[in-house]
Amino acid sequence: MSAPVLEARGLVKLFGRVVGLDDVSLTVRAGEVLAVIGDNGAGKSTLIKCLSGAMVPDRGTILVDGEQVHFKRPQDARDAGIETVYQTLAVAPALDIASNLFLAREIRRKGPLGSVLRMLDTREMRRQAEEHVKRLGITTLQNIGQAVETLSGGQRQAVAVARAAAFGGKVVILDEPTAALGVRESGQVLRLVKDLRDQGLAVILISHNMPHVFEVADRVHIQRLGGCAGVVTPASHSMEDAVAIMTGAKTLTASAE
Ligand SMILES: Nc1ncnc2c1ncn2[C@@H]1O[C@H](COP(=O)(O)OP(=O)(O)OP(=O)(O)O)[C@@H](O)[C@H]1O
Repeated sequence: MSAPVLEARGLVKLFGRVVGLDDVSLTVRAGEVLAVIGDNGAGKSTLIKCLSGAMVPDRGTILVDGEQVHFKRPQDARDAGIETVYQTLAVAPALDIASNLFLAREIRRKGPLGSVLRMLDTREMRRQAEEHVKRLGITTLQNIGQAVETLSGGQRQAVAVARAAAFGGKVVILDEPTAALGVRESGQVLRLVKDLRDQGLAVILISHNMPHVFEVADRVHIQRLGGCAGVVTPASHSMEDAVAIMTGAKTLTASAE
């Protein structure tokens, strides 16, 4: 088995007297989908905020490729190759797909007469965006020049995911990517999650949707009351087992860590 690309050891996060995370450890490898499930308030958001640099844990360590890191802000995690797609997709509606993929990373060329004002190289960005979308196998984005506000929910999700996977990312964290989508669009997003995995990315998928989790996850990390109640695989446990562990109706003896 390959070494984890991202690892958390003993993360603790307290909010006054409320325990957000209680000694939580997690590993995810390249070419693997790790789902994180748990009831409301179980600590899923707190966990991904710590992994994505949006929150600093009170205790515990985070390692990327075996090296300890200290994320103080989201950019630190991005610089380490960890991209997070939140439910509130950070897309610019008025811009087209290509511009969204290159948001804050625009390609510029020299202006006329060697002017210091460097112009956006729209043609090059569109070319690269098209190539990238094709490489990821996203068939739902046909016209790279289409404004994002005219896209469906599933297509927008695909743009946000493509952006996360675009710039040398090693780990993509997806927060409830199918929550607002219909059956067909959810299917397309789940297909994309599998494609990212098959291309060697490590994917962390936070979801309340058990059928979606069991369709794509290689392992399932179960959060309960701030702690980790265990890690199962779809091969070793049924959806009903996972829910029973999540709610405390059942306890797990051997973890698929
Ligand atoms: N900023 C905060 N201030 C105080 N308490 C917080 C804060 N953020 C989270 N908590 C608490 O920490 C615990 C874990 O919350 P968290 O949002 O991580 O859970 P979750 O599993 O993501 O829940 P949900 O599925 O409802 O989004 C909860 O008890 C929550 O009330």
